[in-house]
Amino acid sequence: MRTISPELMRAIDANCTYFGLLPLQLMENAGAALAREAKRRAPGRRIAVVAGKGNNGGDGLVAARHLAEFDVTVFLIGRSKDIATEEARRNWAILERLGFDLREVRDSTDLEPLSRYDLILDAIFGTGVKGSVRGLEAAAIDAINASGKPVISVDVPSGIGTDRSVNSDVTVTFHSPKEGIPGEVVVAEIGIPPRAEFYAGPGDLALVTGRAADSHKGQNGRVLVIGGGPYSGAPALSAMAALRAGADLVTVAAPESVSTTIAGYSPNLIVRSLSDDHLSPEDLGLIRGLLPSHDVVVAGMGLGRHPETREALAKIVPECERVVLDADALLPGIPLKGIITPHESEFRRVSSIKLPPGRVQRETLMAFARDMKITVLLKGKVDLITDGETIRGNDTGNPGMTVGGTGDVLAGIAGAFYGRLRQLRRRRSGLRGEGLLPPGNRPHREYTPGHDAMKPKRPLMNDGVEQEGGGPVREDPYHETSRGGMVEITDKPQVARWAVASGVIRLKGSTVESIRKGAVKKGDVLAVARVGAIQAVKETPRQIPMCHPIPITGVDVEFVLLTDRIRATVSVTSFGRTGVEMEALAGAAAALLNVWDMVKYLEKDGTGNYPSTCIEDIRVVEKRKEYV
Ligand SMILES: NC(=O)C1=CN([C@@H]2O[C@H](COP(=O)(O)OP(=O)(O)OC[C@H]3O[C@@H](n4cnc5c(N)ncnc54)[C@H](OP(=O)(O)O)[C@@H]3O)[C@@H](O)[C@H]2O)[C@@H](O)CC1
Ligand SMILES: [K+]
Repeated sequence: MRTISPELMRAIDANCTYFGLLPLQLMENAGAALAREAKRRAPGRRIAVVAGKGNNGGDGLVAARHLAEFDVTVFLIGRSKDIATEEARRNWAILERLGFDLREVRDSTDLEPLSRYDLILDAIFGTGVKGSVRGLEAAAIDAINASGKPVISVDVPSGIGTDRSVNSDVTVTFHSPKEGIPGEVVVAEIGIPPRAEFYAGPGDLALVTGRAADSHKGQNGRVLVIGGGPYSGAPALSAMAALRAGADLVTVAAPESVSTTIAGYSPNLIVRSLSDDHLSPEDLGLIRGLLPSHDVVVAGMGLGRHPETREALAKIVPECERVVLDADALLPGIPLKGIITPHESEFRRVSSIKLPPGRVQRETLMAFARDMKITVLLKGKVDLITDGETIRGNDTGNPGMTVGGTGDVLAGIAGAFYGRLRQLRRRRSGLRGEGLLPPGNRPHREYTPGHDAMKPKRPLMNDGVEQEGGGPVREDPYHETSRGGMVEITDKPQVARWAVASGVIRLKGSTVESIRKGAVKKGDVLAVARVGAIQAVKETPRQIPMCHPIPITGVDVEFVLLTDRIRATVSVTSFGRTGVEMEALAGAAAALLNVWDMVKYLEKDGTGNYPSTCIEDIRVVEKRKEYV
């Protein structure tokens, strides 16, 4: 399952605010979803909500309100006057007015009653936890773990990633699964619009612009701009943009003819003169000397297309640890690396791919980035940014941005942000996935016959009737039930669904060339493969017995031809009760099998075998429930 980091989640949250969606609205949805899950699983009438003073606690307070038919007690860790957020304060005040049983925990003895409840909702903290857990919060975690009662954690088990965390039975996490949550995870939608996640917004900007108070010179990135020759404005704009975007040091390596002009833009720029009126292999010594003292190189702006410039770039680029390639660095013969910032025709120049319109464009771009192991920032009316795994858009441009120089500015900004990543990563590493499970943490409890905490239950205990023998019945009406192996989906809502799958067939370079030229004996390889894929999508339930027959409303098949392989990407749309990823996978596999079938005679060796042909990397690229 794809997970999301806490900081990215906060960025999405901030993007929601940008669209006018209030945190209070999201909190209401979160608390309601949590309460639904608690009702499904409630092993008895008494529910304790252990709430911290942040928004995670706020989610718990909303849930308490939605669980009014139970005996709910809220244990607030600390004093209500110290509740940290407006949203959580408001929900506390509502519960007060409604006469809920609210208790302020002042010392650890106030937590002793926890073992008397049938279910504990752990809302001490979520993604906002920092450092090692201190004070009453630590005592609350210990008390929950010692209670022996079933625990549902809100968003994440409180304290995860620190030295002390709640051992929960189930975590109801919001929007996307967070990194490193052990055990059962239920993902609840809370109304975050796909736009807030797809389009870069203020939350994303905050991720790359924060400066540590204790950072010193150079820690916020050192950028080397290699540009200029026929033009001086382009590298100067990139360099100035890198400074404005927060880089600590910006050096420009430019031909002598323009270096004085560039230096005149700002006293903050360090300018080094190249040997001639253009970048050439003679400058390699100078550039190599500058590389170790810079975090990132931004190259290409105004360099011109002198063959010697290309030759020099072809040698420099592989030696750069991080590089942003723009404009004249995007030419055949210069390797692609790091981040490239082409517009559509530059993209075609370096990839030989004419980007198709619509959604398939995104898939093609992602496949290219993945295959080349680079990040592509495609400039356009809506900029698209992908590293092959994720794709994001930026629609904040306007027609005024078609003037010269905006691309140079963008390359400089990209360089500044790229150069700062290492420091940002270090600062955030305490929260990141790998570290989320502290050593020595008690392992997650499994459902075992002897442990009755959160085992599957029979229907809700809303009526307060004790279950036979005081224990739960091993049956869960809320689990998807299976009949003959096929999942019952009758009660699932009908929504628009979309899935994209892709895969690669590795071929000889000469075979790809024959396909490209339309010179394969059996006929048009890609046309046949496309029809084969469409047919396979429609026939999926016949091939995969447990798949439901569902109405397919659209199939798109796209091929990207690289020198020694072809990537097929299949997008499938439907309107129904279950997803279409198996259909997309079947389509991608069929497309590749058809390619293989069409070119067998070109791929076989003298013994009739296929020593190098290989189908690989078939996977679901993306799956959504609703269109953006
Ligand atoms: N993202 C979304 O879209 C949505 C997010 N939502 C929810 O918000 C949650 C994030 O909320 P959040 O940012 O307020 O942080 P949260 O986890 O409550 O923790 C802050 C509190 O913990 C305290 N504290 C921190 N470290 C501590 C320590 N080591 N030891 C002791 N105390 C410590 C800290 O105290 P302070 O450091 O300020 O003194 C503060 O009181 C998220 O997980 C989700 O549940 C939903 O409402 C809906 C939409
Ligand atoms: K929690």
